[in-house]
Amino acid sequence: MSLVPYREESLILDDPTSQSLIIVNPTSGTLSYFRQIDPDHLNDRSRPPATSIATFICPQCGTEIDATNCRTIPNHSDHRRSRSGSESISSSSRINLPGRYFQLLQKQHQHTNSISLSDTLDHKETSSSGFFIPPDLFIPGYFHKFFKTLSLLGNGARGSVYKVVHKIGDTDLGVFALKKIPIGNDMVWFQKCIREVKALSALTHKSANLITYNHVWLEMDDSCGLVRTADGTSEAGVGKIPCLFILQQFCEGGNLEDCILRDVFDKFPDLAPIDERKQRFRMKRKEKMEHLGSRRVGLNTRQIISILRDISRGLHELHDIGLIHRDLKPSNCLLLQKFNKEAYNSAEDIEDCFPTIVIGDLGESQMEGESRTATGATGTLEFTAPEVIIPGSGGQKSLRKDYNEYTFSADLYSLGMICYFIVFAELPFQTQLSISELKINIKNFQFNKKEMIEKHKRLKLKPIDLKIFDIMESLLSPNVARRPRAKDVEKFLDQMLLSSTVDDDRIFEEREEMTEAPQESFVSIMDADDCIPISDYPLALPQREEKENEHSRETSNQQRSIKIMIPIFFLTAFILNFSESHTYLNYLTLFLIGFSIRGTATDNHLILSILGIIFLFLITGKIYLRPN
Ligand SMILES: Nc1ncnc2c1ncn2[C@@H]1O[C@H](COP(=O)(O)OP(=O)(O)OP(=O)(O)O)[C@@H](O)[C@H]1O
Repeated sequence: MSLVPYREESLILDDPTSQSLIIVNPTSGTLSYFRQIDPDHLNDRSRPPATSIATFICPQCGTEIDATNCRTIPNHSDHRRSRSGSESISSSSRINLPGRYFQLLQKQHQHTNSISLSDTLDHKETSSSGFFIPPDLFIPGYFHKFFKTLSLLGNGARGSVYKVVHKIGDTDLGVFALKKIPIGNDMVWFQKCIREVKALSALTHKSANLITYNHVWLEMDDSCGLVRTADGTSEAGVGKIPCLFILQQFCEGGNLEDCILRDVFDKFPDLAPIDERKQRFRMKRKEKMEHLGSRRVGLNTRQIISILRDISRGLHELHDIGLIHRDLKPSNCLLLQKFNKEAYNSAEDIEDCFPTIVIGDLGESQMEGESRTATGATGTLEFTAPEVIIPGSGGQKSLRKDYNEYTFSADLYSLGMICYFIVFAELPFQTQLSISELKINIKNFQFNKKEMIEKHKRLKLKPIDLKIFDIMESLLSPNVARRPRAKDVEKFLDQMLLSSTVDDDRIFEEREEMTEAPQESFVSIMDADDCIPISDYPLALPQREEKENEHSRETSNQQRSIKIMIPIFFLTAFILNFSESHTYLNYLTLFLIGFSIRGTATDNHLILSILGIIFLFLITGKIYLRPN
């Protein structure tokens, strides 16, 4: 038995023989009992080894003991953030609630409800309302008993997302995002909405780049979201209908679309909250004073790589379990921490240059090989791969199967479009197009790398590694077979990160100022001995690029030599024609000139040309200086 001081002046009594411990809190006079969990059940990578104190859980509700005295064991993302030092740890992980926690809470609540008279009345109300959903699937009062709404985070096509705090009595236990989807009496709609939860339940471990789902339940609630009166109080009783509640990890940094437009490119400054506008104004004034007024906007190379790598990791995990996301777009990519421009731009550590991104909203996802429903519904058009777009305006249904099934490659195309968006803060399509025009534009879209590099320079964005354009080109290829797999993109980006340094941005800037093929030296960096050869990746774009450069260099050299050689050739033929002596010198000259014309673009062929000209002079000298 050991005695260890714990937080708030409490003590831990540890008994290794019974694999249990008791926390004694003399101030509140409470005793809490924890039992050690079976090490075989530790399939969660984020958990510490079985000997750690964090492997003790409450046998009743499954809550883990707080191992680090107010802090839980940091997972991948917390770890990244703590090094940047910019934010405190995520609110939802303040208490490490295990997967079963909310289910146990729900069971407990249902049990209490069944013996509570008022709640029974509620229950009757539900069952008498004639909805198709069996009444025992509803958990009346669960939301209002255990959650408090803090704000509306956003509205999607299916429902609204709220920032909520989970509370028991007066104790706040963490902040979560809660998606509320009105179901009404529509069974098909219900089945569709529940897909999101089913999809994520296929994941057996906690993923660093996929949103974590905590709980899902059905409850009667207001159909029209959070309604507030002028004095800020909630308006009740707008008509209750069955709603699906999906509780998930709260992502403090919001979505990638807003972050890129608002925080990175300073677009729509008028929509920003007043405090933010004031701060921006102060920053701009400071920049002006420091003569930094013309500072370039956009993300730097490491930030772009960090974003793409997080998304491709998430995709890789989804694809590994056979799931196709189908609606990958910036507003479905969520930032675990707020993007603080100054702090992240100046981060020395590569891992700290952008907040961790998780992929959310699996509402459109499907299993690979599963037939898509032929309703014409796709994800968001601009991010949809051309091969899965159903022609037409989307209104009429065709009897003919004029669409392709979704594949993993369709998700990779969406990743390419996300890459385009984070680089340029816009999409390659005009904004005012009708649906059918947009579909045509998407089908005809061809990524032209050269034009995009020009565009990037013209917009005076922060210099970036030109390999980013190679990645975009292959991901946005209309040819499905040419698109790399998520795993390949992840590997390739890992490699790029390994070989990139903080100084790279300066190097790219200098290179951009030089007009001559700037990417060549980067290719040589990637080909260095300590790197994995690019040929190991299916995304071996730089090699192809190098070959193309070599080929064009060769062609232009040949053209130049032909231009020089043609007049010399005619001159030789003319002289030979009038020469009476057909010496070996004449023939040697012809041979050398001919050889240099058909020769490859090497320095040797220049030497041969010069030799040819010398011989030519010798012959002419021989002819004209010949004694009669
Ligand atoms: N877990 C979360 N944490 C923080 N904010 C979130 C979370 N989930 C969603 N949001 C915010 O709520 C918004 C709406 O999310 P939702 O998934 O319902 O719709 P969407 O993806 O924006 O649109 P659509 O439904 O058309 O695909 C998001 O854009 C995001 O800003």
